[in-house]
Parts: sequence; C-alpha cells; structure tokens
Amino acid sequence: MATQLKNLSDFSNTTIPNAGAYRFGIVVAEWNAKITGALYEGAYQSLVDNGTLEENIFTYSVPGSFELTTGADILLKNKNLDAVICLGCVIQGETRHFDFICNAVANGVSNVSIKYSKPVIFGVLTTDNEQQAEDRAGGKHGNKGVEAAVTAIKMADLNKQLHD
Ligand SMILES: Nc1c(NC[C@H](O)[C@H](O)[C@H](O)CO)[nH]c(=O)[nH]c1=O
Ligand SMILES: CC(=O)[C@@H](O)COP(=O)(O)O
Repeated sequence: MATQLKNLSDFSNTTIPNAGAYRFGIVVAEWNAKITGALYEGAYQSLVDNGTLEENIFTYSVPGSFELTTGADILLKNKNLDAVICLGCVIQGETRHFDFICNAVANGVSNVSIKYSKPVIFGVLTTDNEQQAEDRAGGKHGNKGVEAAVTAIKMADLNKQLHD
C-alpha cells in the first residue's frame, strides 16, 4: 500500500506559514488516551514550533470521538479562534459501532466548520487495531496530530488572506 512507503507527517517539502498571529482550539477525546495523548503532544509542539504563542492554544477534552463535534462547536461559539483541531482514535471493535462513530464525527466536524466558517481539522485515527493507531501517533507512519496542526495553520492562514 502507498501508506507503507511514506511518513504521513513529512512536511519537509512544504511551506508552513508562521502561526504567531493565530489562536487555536484543540479538542481531545479521552478514549484510547495513550494514543490521543501522543496525537496531542505532536499537535501542540507543531503549533509552537511554527510560531503559535502558548497562551493562544486552548485545550479541552471530551469523553469520546463522537463528542468531538460538540466540543468544537462549544469552542467556536464561546472563543475567538482561528481554527479548531479535533483529535481522537477510534479502533474497530466487534460491532458496527465503529462505523457509526467514524461517520458521525467526520460529517459533524465538516458541518461545524461550515457553520462557523472556521477551519475544523479532522485529526481522528480510524484504525483496525491498536498497532495501526500507534504507527500513526508518533510511530513509523508519523503523527496525525502533527499533520492536523500543520493543516490548521495553513487553513487559518488561507482564511486570513481571503478575509482581509
Ligand atoms: N469505541 C470508541 C469510542 N466510543 C465512545 C464514543 O466516542 C462516544 O463517547 C460514546 O458513544 C457516547 O456518546 N470513542 C472513541 O473515541 N474511540 C473508540 O474506539
Ligand atoms: C469502536 C467502539 O465503539 C468500541 O466501543 C468497540 O465497540 P464494540 O466492540 O462494542 O463494537
């Protein structure tokens, strides 16, 4: 598979805008906390490494990935933010519950982004097993949290360029 051949968080060949002017929300699901914690560390450090002031990063947790949509909505309703990053990890179980959560949060995150005309980033791992999740949360396939942070910076910058 193509995924096996690349680090999904390799941004060495892309230009990342300076994020010094931007304010970011991060909503983190508590389910699979070891994984989501690693995603969060990657996202937070990436924001800071690209110029975000630590006082401009607003972090909140929610019980599970299904609640990420509501968490992003609450943040955008109550705080002046340039983008929100949603971090979660959904691992396939024995039933179709996985499908319903993944579809709900993917669609929900998109809907909240459109509702507020603000970037809401889908930083949610949806994996068959824990190993796949570990590989994408700081393992051999990079860190989806880093990818989500870079995406948030780029989209916040795009929004600012076209808004001004
Ligand atoms: N199984 C996983 C869940 N399940 C919980 C849901 O996200 C939700 O909190 C519950 O259905 C109540 O609304 N959440 C994850 O983030 N990851 C999972 O693997
Ligand atoms: C993916 C999930 O929702 C997790 O709770 C596993 O659920 P189940 O084994 O009941 O499908």
